Amino acid sequence: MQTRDQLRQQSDQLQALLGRCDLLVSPDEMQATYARLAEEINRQLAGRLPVVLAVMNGGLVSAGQIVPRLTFPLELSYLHATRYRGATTGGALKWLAQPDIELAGREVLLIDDILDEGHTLAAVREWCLDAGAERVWIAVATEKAHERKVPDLAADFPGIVVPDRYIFGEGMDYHGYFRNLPGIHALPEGE
Ligand SMILES: O=P(O)(O)OC[C@H]1O[C@H](OP(=O)(O)OP(=O)(O)O)[C@H](O)[C@@H]1O
Ligand code: HPA
Repeated sequence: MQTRDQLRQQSDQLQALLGRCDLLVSPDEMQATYARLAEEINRQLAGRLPVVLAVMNGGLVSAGQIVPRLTFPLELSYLHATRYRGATTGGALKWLAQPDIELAGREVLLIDDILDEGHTLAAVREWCLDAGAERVWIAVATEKAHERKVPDLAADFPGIVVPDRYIFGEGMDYHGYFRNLPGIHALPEGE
C-alpha cells in the first residue's frame, strides 16, 4: 500500500510528465470527431434497434461522448476485454466481463477509443458473431496509422487518424492514468 505522501509524489510526477508531452489532437477536434461519428451512426443504424456495447475501459469515454448524440432507440451495455492491462504494448486478450444482453439476431455496435493493431476488436467481433449477432458494426474515436493491423478489420465508423506513437487521453491510459484528459496526448519522442 502506498502512503498519502507517496501518492502525492506520484501525482506530481505524472503532472510533470504531462507538461513534457505533445498534444496531438485538441479537445475541440475530438468533440468534432464524436459529433461526426454520431451523425454517421444515426444515418446508418436508425430503426435497427441495435445493441450498443462500450469496450471497457477505454471505450467508456468514447461511448459517453457518442451515445448521447444518437437519436434512435437502442440498448446500451458494455464488455471488458483487455490486452494491454496498463502496459504500452499489447499481449494476450483477457476477457473481464461479457455483455449481459442477448445478442442473437441483433445488430451490435462496438464503441472503442482506439483501433491500434485491431486484435481486441477482431476478437470481440468474433465473440459477438459466435453469440449469434446478426451484424457487428465498429466505431472508434481514433485509428493508428501503421501497417501492423490484423487483416480484414476496418472500422465502419472510423475516428481521427493518429500517428504511430503511444497515445493517451479521451479514455486511453498511460499506466492506468490520464484516461480523463480531454484531447489526445503522446509521450515525448524517445521516452
Ligand atoms: O487494436 P489493439 O492493438 O488490440 O488495441 C486497442 C485496444 O487496446 C486498448 O484496450 P486495453 O487492452 O488497453 O484495455 P483497457 O481499455 O482496459 O485499457 C483500447 O481500449 C482498445 O480496446
Ligand atoms: N494508447 C493507449 N491505449 C492503447 C494504445 C495507445 O496508443 N494502443 C492500444 N491501446
